[in-house]
Amino acid sequence: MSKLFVLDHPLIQHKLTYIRNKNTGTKEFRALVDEVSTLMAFEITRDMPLEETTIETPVTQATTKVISGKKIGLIPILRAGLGMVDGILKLIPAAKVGHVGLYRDPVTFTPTEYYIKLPSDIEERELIVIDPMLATGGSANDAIHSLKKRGATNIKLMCLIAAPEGIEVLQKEHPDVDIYLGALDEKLNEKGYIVPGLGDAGDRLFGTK
Ligand SMILES: O=P(O)(O)OC[C@H]1O[C@H](OP(=O)(O)OP(=O)(O)O)[C@H](O)[C@@H]1O
Ligand SMILES: O=c1cc[nH]c(=O)[nH]1
Ligand SMILES: [Mg+2]
Repeated sequence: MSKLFVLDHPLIQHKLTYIRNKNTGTKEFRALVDEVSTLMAFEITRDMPLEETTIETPVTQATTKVISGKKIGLIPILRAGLGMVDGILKLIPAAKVGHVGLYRDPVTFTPTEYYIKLPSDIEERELIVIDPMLATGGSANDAIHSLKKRGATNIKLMCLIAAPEGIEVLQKEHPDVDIYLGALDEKLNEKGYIVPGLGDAGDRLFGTK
């Protein structure tokens, strides 16, 4: 069974409240998603391996630590996942970025893949799939199947908000993929929106409504 982490750092929770608020406009929404993504990246990288190195400080020689060459790949699910990329790259600037384009049918909630472009060496990378919303789980499930089909073996999923329905699908289909959330909400409504959620993440990020 995969592990589920709800990142309950006060700054993440505080900023999520403003992200959820329907009166928060596009400019502020985008900035807040960016900030929360940076904070979540800080938490998600806690288990990165370190190795020792020897350097000269102005005072003496010292043996200190550096991250031991782990290769990261960020995989935003288009469109809304794009809003989280820059915030994560602030902390992991050398990460490569692959894109999976999926849209969800508004009636059946079935996802359709319309684009995929990945770094050539995904099998060697730790991949972080990013999407603000995990609702029915259909989109993240398909994206992760697509990555595995192309050789990915080491995958984490990072979402701002999830519904229990989506978590259940992901844990059943991908027990090897740990999930990192800003919040685990109550349920889905009849339109497949997360309750209380934040509405349509893509529309709010890009001002398309
Ligand atoms: O868990 P699910 O039920 O699959 O729903 C979640 C998906 O829905 C949204 O994308 P949407 O289809 O609205 O596309 P967009 O990002 O282009 O707006 C969201 O960004 C997720 O990708
Ligand atoms: O609540 C939801 C569910 C799916 N996609 C969104 O953008 N929001
Ligand atoms: Mg959308």
